Amino acid sequence: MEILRLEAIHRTYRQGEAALDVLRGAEFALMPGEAVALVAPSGAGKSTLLHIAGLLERPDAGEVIVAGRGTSTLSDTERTRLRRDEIGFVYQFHHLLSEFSAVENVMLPQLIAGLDKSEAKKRAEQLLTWLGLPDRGTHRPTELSGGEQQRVAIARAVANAPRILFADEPTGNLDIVTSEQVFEALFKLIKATGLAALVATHNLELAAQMDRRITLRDGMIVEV
Ligand SMILES: Nc1ncnc2c1ncn2[C@@H]1O[C@H](COP(=O)(O)OP(=O)(O)OP(=O)(O)O)[C@@H](O)[C@H]1O
Repeated sequence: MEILRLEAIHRTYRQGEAALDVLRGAEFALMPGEAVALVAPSGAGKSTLLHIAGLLERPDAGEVIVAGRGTSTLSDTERTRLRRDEIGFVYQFHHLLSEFSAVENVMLPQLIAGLDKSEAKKRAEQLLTWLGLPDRGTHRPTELSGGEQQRVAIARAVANAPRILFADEPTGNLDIVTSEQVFEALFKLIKATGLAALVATHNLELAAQMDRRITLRDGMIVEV
């Protein structure tokens, strides 16, 4: 069964008299273990879609179903809890906390979720090893390369074992070789854990390596 389903999602931005219909009945389903690329021109609504699918924003109409659960009737608190349990986010910029080491950055969401400190540390070290950073755990973000920072950000995003990962231009800030390394690490993680990922990217070569590619056309999602 799919881990994420979008049904007839509508989203309109209004500014004074003007109305911009960014999403007009978008439909989509994501299966566990699937890596899907979202490739669309700037302004097509990729970030809007990820924020709605990731329960950060509500659509004007339509339903986001996460792990079989409809979310439109949930309270903000319930949506936050579901997001915390099931969803991870990676952005173009890593947003790691500079005063903490890589391991500590990956431990933090686990500690917030109530995990025991030694358990959180064990998991953080395991994730960093999976992502190819076995010897960078004690480094602070400024002591890591751009690609290493993004891999730590991915480890942090999946620290609480979410079943869905959303990434918005995760390699937008990196050179080609580094982008490939980050993607390789991400793929490995997806295949090892059964995580489902929806990744917005302008990088067509990386998109070509993913299981499926979708785009936004006139506010609808279409397979390419
Ligand atoms: N809060 C907002 N208020 C008004 N308009 C908005 C708002 N957020 C986004 N938009 C507009 O909606 C459209 C879609 O924006 P969105 O950020 O989703 O596009 P995108 O595909 O992610 O673009 P990019 O690739 O440049 O990041 C754009 O035209 C944008 O200007």
